[in-house]
Amino acid sequence: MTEPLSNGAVYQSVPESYVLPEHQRPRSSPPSSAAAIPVVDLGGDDPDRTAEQIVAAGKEFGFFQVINHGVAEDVMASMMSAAEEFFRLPTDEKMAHYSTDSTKLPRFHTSVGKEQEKVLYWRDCLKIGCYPFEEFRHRWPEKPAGLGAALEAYTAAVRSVALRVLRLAASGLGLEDEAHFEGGELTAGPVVMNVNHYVACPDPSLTLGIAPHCDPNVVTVLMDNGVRGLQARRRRGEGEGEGEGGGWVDVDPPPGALVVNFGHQMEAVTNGRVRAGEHRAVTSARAARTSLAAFVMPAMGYVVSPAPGVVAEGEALLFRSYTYQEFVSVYTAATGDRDAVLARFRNNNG
Ligand SMILES: O=C(O)CCC(=O)C(=O)O
Ligand SMILES: [Fe+2]
Repeated sequence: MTEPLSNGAVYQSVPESYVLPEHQRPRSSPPSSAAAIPVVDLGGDDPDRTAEQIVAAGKEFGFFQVINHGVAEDVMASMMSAAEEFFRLPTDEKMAHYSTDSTKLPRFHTSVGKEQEKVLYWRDCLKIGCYPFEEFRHRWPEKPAGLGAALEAYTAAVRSVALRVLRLAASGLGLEDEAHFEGGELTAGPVVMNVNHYVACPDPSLTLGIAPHCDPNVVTVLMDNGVRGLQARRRRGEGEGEGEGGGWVDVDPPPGALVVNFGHQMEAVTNGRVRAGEHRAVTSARAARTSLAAFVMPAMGYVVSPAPGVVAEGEALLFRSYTYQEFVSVYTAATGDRDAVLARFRNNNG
């Protein structure tokens, strides 16, 4: 059992177990200011243009921010206060939900939450099964008091944002069936939410809140409390050398915006036309950061393969087909490392 960081302690220095080896520290690959994460206006009156912007952002980053998304300000604010309040609860009340079983919901853990981690990440996390409400509601933490109501309103709202984005993406990619991503089995799984909390860190150069990863699911909608920490990786351009990933870019959403990123399944069903957004979280010396990542995913038995009409004649398939269950098992074992995960699903096209 690893003690959570949010135990009331004020850290004067970074405990040894959180100090990353030099090559994994954030400064070994600092963010560049050359690029910015696109902002997409979901309230615009030209859906074709919005769809184009979503696909363009999906190609370059797998990430974008949305404004005029229709999620009410008070729904976002109540969700954020309930989340922040959870981490202020006495340690034993949070630890009542503690588990190292990655399939348990809800589940409170710190770092990645595996047993015997060698180096710890600077994060506490409450993972909650949210939707369908009938399935999960009775298991939600009873404290803080407003959590359940906040979760219901917020989850319903961000789920519909995610589905709208998927419909626009299908249209932007020119799919015949614009409902293929959003209407069918690809999004028929539960909505699960990571409520992440990164207490202020005395030396952010030594730690990371979350290691670089792509989310395993289809699409993720994220909100944070305004403290900077999320960084997205640009797709490496032509002639930029070896490897897949380009530079890191700060994701610093304007007030009221939501951050959207595609997960591995979106990369698979579009045969790589859009990219899963690789990201990490750095820590802050200034203040505690809270972020909520809502994951929209397929049902576990869903067989993932390219959407009808996506693949051109003669085009090689990047990935073999697989069930989402298999993907999640591999992903969990590899702790989300993009290359290690994809090595198990890539076709050898020579
Ligand atoms: O805290 C963040 O902004 C990132 C969270 C994240 O990547 C996750 O929960 O998967
Ligand atoms: Fe993530």
